[in-house]
Order: sequence, then C-alpha cells, then structure tokens
Amino acid sequence: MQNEPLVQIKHLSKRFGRKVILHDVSLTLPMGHIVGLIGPNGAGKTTLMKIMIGLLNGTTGQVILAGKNVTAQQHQFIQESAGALIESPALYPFLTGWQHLQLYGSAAESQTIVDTMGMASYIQRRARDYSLGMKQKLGIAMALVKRPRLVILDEPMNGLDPQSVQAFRQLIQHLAQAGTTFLISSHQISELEKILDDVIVIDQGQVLLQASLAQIRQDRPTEIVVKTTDDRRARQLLLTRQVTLVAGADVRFQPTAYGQLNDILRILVNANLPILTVHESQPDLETTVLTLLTHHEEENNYD
Ligand SMILES: Nc1ncnc2c1ncn2[C@@H]1O[C@H](COP(=O)(O)OP(=O)(O)OP(=O)(O)O)[C@@H](O)[C@H]1O
Repeated sequence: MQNEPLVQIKHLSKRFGRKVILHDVSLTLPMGHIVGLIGPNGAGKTTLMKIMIGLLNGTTGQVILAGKNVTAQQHQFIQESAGALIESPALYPFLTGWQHLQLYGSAAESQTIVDTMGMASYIQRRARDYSLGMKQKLGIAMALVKRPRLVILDEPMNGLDPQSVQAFRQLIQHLAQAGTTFLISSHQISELEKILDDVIVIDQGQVLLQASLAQIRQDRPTEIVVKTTDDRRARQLLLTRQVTLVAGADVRFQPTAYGQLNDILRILVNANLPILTVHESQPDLETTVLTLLTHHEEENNYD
C-alpha cells in the first residue's frame, strides 16, 4: 500500500544488564521519506539503528520492516531490504573501493554513485590507502549501491568536505524521490535540516519528538529581531523594563501583544539608541531541538 510506513517500531526497549538504553520507543518511517535522528551523545541513536538492522535484538517490543518482524536471526531478509553505515565502515584493506562496491551492487549503479560522490580518482586504489573521508564516502556508497528500500546512516557526514556533503545531499534526495527511505543520525543539525522530511529527537532512550519538518516550521512561533548599534545595552535596557527577551545576544522576542513592538522601539528611541533594522525571524531546527532538550533536562532535574 502506498501510505503504509516502511518501518514501524512498537514499544521497543533495550537494556544492557540493568541499564535501560531505549525506553518504550514507538516510531514510524514513511516510505520515501528522509528521517533525521537527533539526540545528544549517548541518547541511544546507534543502539536503535543496530536493532533496526538486526545487529542487536531489542529486549522487548517490535521492529517491523516492510511488514516483517526484524530480528538478529533474519540475515537474508535484512541483507536484501536494508543498507547501513553504522560507526566506521567495515573495509577489506587489500580490496579496492571498486571491488568493495562490486560485492554489493551492479557496475552501472556503482559507477553512478562513484561519479556523483566524486570518488573516481581513487576508486581503483586499495582501501588501506584511503583517508578518513574517502573511507566514509566508500561506506556510504556501499550502503546505497544495492538500492535497498531502507538506508540507515549513522553520522554519515563525519569527515566529509563541504563539496562531498553537497554531493551526498543531492544523492540522498534523488534516491528518496525514487522511493528509498532514509534514517540519518547527525549532530550537524543545520546540514540535516536541508534535506529532512521528518525529525525524531531522542534523549536518554526516550522519544521526545517525531514530526514532519513542515509541521515543526509551522508550529515555531515567529520572532522579531531588532538590530541596534549596541545590542548589549539595548538588551539590558529592555530587561530592566520587564520586556521578555529570548536568551542569546540578539534583541529578539516573541510578539505577545498588539502594539508591543511600538513600546519596545519607543524605549530604545527614548534612550537615544540608534535602531538599524527590524525583521521577523523563525528559529532554526537546531534552536528548536536545543530548547526541547533543555526542557527535558530541566524536567528530569525536578524529578
Ligand atoms: N554493548 C553495550 N553495553 C553496555 N552499554 C552500552 C553498549 N552499547 C551502548 N551502550 C550504552 O548505551 C547508551 C547509548 O549509546 P549509543 O551508542 O546508542 O548512543 P548514541 O546516541 O549513538 O551516542 P553518540 O551520539 O555519542 O554516538 C550509552 O550510555 C552507551 O554507553
């Protein structure tokens, strides 16, 4: 069915000994979507990805891929349906990059990826002579070359130069349009934001948010930024007059009442502080995620 999600995760938990790593995780990955997995170090992202491709079993709960239960025992099915780059790629030092790709995919598909990712100049060299970034690109190419329905990439942009990041983005978007579903973890949230359809935020093994990027953008309140010749002084002045400002260095606030902007500008004008510009601005995904994580941390501290 067209609208059936490719992956469904239902009440998944994972413990290592007595330590709870994933707690009651339920998620869906719609077909052909690029889904970003965001969370701080140790949040459980890699563990979740490993369970999704059968490298680990969950303690309780289910992962369903294309209607079938994923377990560590189903190598064949997972091999056929999913490609992954988790942690550093497993490479044979004495095989060339091209030979690695031939283990998984056709020559035609390999060539397309090599050309798109700009790997032609070294693809015939042995992997032992590759730089960190070259190994990373080969790892990405190996995950994509057999054209699986699901691709899981853990920190794929690590070590990639800006040109390669751009090529990577174009390749992923092209494949997603053709129906491939992606789950991509990254700490480079502003890079991720350029390609994502959906966002998942996890912290301490719990899902804090799963939403489409479009929905997140719609829900984010517009803020107003006033640029002055001395923003530090402007902030101090406004704070002493009980104006609520967004944390940071900017004179930035959420418009709460009609006429509030006039009041704020009047305070600055009366203080002889030259105003340079006034504009509307939406917080980016990184700000939204950081705010969410800060709230979660504060709630946990109160518990
Ligand atoms: N085999 C293991 N045995 C015990 N604990 C583990 C094991 N693997 C991972 N952990 C723990 O599980 C937690 C989540 O680790 P995981 O690697 O999934 O996090 P992550 O979100 O990918 O972090 P990062 O962004 O740093 O890569 C961490 O506290 C880690 O120490």
